Amino acid sequence: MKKQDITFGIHAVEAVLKHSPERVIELWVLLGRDDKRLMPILESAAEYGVSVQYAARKVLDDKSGGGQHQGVLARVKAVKQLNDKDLTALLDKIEVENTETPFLLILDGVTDPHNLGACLRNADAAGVHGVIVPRDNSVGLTPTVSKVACGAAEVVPLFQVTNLARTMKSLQDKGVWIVGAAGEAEHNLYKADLKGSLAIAMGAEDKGLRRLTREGCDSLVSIPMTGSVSSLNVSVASGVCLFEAVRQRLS
Ligand SMILES: C[S@@+](CC[C@H](N)C(=O)[O-])C[C@H]1O[C@@H](n2cnc3c(N)ncnc32)[C@H](O)[C@@H]1O
Repeated sequence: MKKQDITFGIHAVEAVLKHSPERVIELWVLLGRDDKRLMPILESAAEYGVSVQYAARKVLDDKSGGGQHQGVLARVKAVKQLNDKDLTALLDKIEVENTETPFLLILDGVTDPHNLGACLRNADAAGVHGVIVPRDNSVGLTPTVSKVACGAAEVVPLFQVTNLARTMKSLQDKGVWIVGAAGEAEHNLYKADLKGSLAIAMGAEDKGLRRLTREGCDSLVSIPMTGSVSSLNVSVASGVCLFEAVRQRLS
């Protein structure tokens, strides 16, 4: 039998119904919940012939593992895990179509699902083509990630690669410039050129960029900070870096 997942939260469920309705097996809705925000979800479910079960809060709490389900939860077919080959195929497609410049986000070992979810949300908003993570020592696409990503997990490809340093090298061979974000870097993010084929690499919550990742970057930049904290949260820092790149690429 194909692997199944749970997706919960209004935006996450709405997104899976919108972008890949064929994945939705069944929907669970909180009994007695009469909310205008659920209407589009129920309408899509009816359109795609998805069965809807109404259940007490305890059932949804249990099914979501205590997550913030907002009264709606879907049992879905698991997405195919994307790997290096899929990343190469994406870059080849961008090259053939020749209408866009590659724009990628690398997360070097982010383990908190809230951070990955928020980074995917940033990535989608910034128009990133894909997010790359090492397969080991990183959080994958969990229900909490999808919930926090607010629908972005359904549309931004997440490439889980076996050897990040090797993947970075193959990106560089394809002309992608890799900029690593590191608080202690001398170069200021706002002075870096982020206009061409680009991957921005962010470090993990505790240790930052690993040595090999850091050494594999073409340049390292810092976001200038004036307060007393030593670093920003990785999702905040990724938002700052991505949107500086967006600003430059639009100007
Ligand atoms: C919580 S920080 C990691 C802090 C860690 N102690 C370290 O040594 O890097 C997570 C990631 O966010 C990014 N980051 C946070 N603050 C930054 C800053 N001021 N400039 C550039 N990147 C930053 C970096 O990529 C960093 O690896």
